[in-house]
Amino acid sequence: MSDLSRISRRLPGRTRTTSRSVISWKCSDDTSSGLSSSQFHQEPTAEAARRASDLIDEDLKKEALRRQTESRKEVKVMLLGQAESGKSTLQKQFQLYHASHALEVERPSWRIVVYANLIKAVRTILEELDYEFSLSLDEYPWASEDSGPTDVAAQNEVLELRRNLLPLISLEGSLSSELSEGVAFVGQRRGKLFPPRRATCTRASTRPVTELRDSANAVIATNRAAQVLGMTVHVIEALWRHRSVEHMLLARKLRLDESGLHFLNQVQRLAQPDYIPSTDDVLHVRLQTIGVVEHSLKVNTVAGSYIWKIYDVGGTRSQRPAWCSYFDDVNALIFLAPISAFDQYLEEDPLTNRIHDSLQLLTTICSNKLLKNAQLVLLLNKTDILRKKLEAGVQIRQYITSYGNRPNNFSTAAEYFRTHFLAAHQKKDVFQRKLYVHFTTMLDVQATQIIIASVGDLIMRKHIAQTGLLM
Ligand SMILES: Nc1nc2c(ncn2[C@@H]2O[C@H](COP(=O)(O)OP(=O)(O)OP(=O)(O)O)[C@@H](O)[C@H]2O)c(=O)[nH]1
Ligand SMILES: [Mg+2]
Repeated sequence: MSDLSRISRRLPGRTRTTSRSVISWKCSDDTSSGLSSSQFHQEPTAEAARRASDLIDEDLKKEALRRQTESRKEVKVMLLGQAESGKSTLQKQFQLYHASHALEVERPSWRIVVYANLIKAVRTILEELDYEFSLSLDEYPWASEDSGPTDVAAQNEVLELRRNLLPLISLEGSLSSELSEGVAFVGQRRGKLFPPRRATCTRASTRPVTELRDSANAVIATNRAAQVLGMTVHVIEALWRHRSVEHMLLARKLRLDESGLHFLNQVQRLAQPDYIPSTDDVLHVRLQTIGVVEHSLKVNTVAGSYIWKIYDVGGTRSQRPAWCSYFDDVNALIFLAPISAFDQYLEEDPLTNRIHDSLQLLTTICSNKLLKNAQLVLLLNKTDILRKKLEAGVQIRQYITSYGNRPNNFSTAAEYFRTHFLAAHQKKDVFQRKLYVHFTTMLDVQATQIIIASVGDLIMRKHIAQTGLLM
């Protein structure tokens, strides 16, 4: 509703045009007898109308001032980047830094996501083993070794493990369905869930967040999963330690995501009847964001209290067109690029290398005119995984030929990626903005909190410089 319409509802029939229409009515009535009876009643009416008009003007001024103060108190920050780049994990780190009590309160409700991530990892292992055992000997690269199609004992052992794990695997559907209300998208608990929109740049209406993880059905599904997990934990451990799985992990034929690896390694703890996810667990969970989710945080600074609106977006290609509806009044944009992903391809486009996609995305964002006033921060994320991959001997040049004969070590690789991302920014940033760059491991709380403080300080300083200190 516009300001005018709101005020006109408070003072029925007295909009800004009221006084003018009364005056013209007086003039026309006056023509008949010089002093008409209507003139007698007219003057108080005209006076009242003038006062009403003044009141309206005053209201409008107050409203404009209120809005101005409000917008000075509000800082809008968007987290952008491809899927799985770590945006939601960064949002949790912001929450941990500025509102740790809120994270504390929601901790138990993350159980359902932890169980869903664990079960998905178990199912993935079984599917990959199935595929491995189904290969003919010609296709099998390590035919002389144990644990492949030739290892009948291993196959029988896995068959037995699978049979015992069926009750657990069968729960995955109900957990996912509770997390997504039976449809293909999931929102976060805090803040608002904006349903995915078509590729337009107009603002759509919002709907309140669905407290999916706390619903009665979600609690039932969670408790059931906890019960079955308690009964099958030893089977999961036997599968996770099985020689066939070890072989596949070593040969990089089995790739589990971060959450899967973390929860499989901690399965005994997860299976305790009184299990509550730790902060580390909450940071490790993988829950895809769909649409744009707004989170509000109160940030206290020496210059006063500010409300930070953090927009966490879904990063898959099909969701990116919806981002631009939020661009026009954004104060800062934090772009996350997972530099460990040099050997990975987009799930939605298996021909596009993920580093290449991140570079293209940054270029597109830098050249967007709607963002010309936004500060840019680039987080080169997942450095821990990059380090592990390089230590395991994965060669960057195999996936990015331009890497050439540079040493395949962390410092060279990190600098190589930094240079390329800086070049992508410089090439397209017609607004000549400074790009602040940090290397991050979003699961490292201590290191990330330092970066959050420094980035926060930077954003606040620019915001205050633009809007002035709060009175
Ligand atoms: N090892 C490691 N894992 C990370 C790091 N940052 C994020 N992750 C994990 O990567 C997974 C994906 O992170 P998210 O924060 O959900 O990714 P996102 O960018 O929000 O993804 P979408 O919502 O699909 O766009 C989660 O399991 C995180 O725990 C990191 O620096 N190191
Ligand atoms: Mg996300």
